Amino acid sequence: MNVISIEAQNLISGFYSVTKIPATQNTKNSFFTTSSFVQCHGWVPFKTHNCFASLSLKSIKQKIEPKTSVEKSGDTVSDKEGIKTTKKKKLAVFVSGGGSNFKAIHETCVAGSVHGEVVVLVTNKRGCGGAEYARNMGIPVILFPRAKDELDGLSSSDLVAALRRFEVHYILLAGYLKLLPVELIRAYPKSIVNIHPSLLPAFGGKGYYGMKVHKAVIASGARYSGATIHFVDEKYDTGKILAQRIVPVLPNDSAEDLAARVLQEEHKLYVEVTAALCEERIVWREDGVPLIQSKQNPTV
Ligand SMILES: Nc1nc2c(c(=O)[nH]1)N[C@@H](CN(C=O)c1ccc(C(=O)N[C@@H](CCC(=O)O)C(=O)O)cc1)CN2
Ligand SMILES: NCC(=O)N[C@@H]1O[C@H](COP(=O)([O-])[O-])[C@@H](O)[C@H]1O
Repeated sequence: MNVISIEAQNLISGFYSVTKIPATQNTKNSFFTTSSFVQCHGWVPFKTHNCFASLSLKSIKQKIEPKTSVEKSGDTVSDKEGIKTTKKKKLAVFVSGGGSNFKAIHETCVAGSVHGEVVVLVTNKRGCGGAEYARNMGIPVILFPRAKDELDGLSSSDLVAALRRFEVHYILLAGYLKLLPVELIRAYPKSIVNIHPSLLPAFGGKGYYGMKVHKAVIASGARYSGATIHFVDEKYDTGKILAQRIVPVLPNDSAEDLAARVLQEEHKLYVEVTAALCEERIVWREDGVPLIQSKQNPTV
């Protein structure tokens, strides 16, 4: 029986290899100029366990929507020798805090190991570390949502319009603490992911964010925790899980100790997932579960 091994290098959830996605490089950076439709008042708007599972080739093929290896015409550019390459995917990152996941993603995009470009940062906290970093990097910052007592910030429809204007392909939530509106979720189907600092579905949902998550994990006596990246739906943390990384919870861990251990894995996980998104290596199983195609071991 032919077997394709499902490899999850340092991940729990499934990588598997079917068809490789050729992909490389590059468009020039484009910077956003102020535009009348984005009124932002002075804002520039405008792992650790290898695990293997095996499914029969037949069952995988039946369950996986065939992935064409032909790039969509609009996604490719040709250099002067006529060599076709794929354009970088345009990314919007949403933060509310320090933005260490955002920085890890941005740095790997700039280094070229992730075939993407962060074209805009969205935050609800104008002074947060992530917004500061973005401004220092010349990345446009958008305030969303508009706070009740403030004039700054965009409405949901203006935000969708702004992201369209930036030609955003994927939205990456990285410590963003507000509920995304259904309007945005419907505008970007299967294109919005979030990172959560526990092994969902445990310790997720309303009220579970930041240190609150780690405190709850320790108080529960759980022996393992970790990071989860999932697709975003209309409720907090209930979208389809795409990838996870696991860490041990040690007997004398403080919430801060655990947070630091999980955060290290988050950075690796988010970079791996963003690379897979940008190389179009996400496929959807028949039952609606998303899988990451392994780059190392494509089917022959
Ligand atoms: N539509 C969605 N929006 C968001 C999701 C999601 O899955 N679907 N994920 C969150 C991120 N998140 C966990 O990963 C999360 C963020 C915030 C909360 C929460 O309880 N927030 C508080 C307000 C906190 C504050 O404003 O300081 C609340 O809503 O009362 C839970 C989970 C991002 N958006
Ligand atoms: N429920 C959402 C949530 O708790 N997200 C968490 O916020 C932190 C942001 O850190 P960062 O700003 O340094 O990337 C990360 O640990 C992320 O998992």
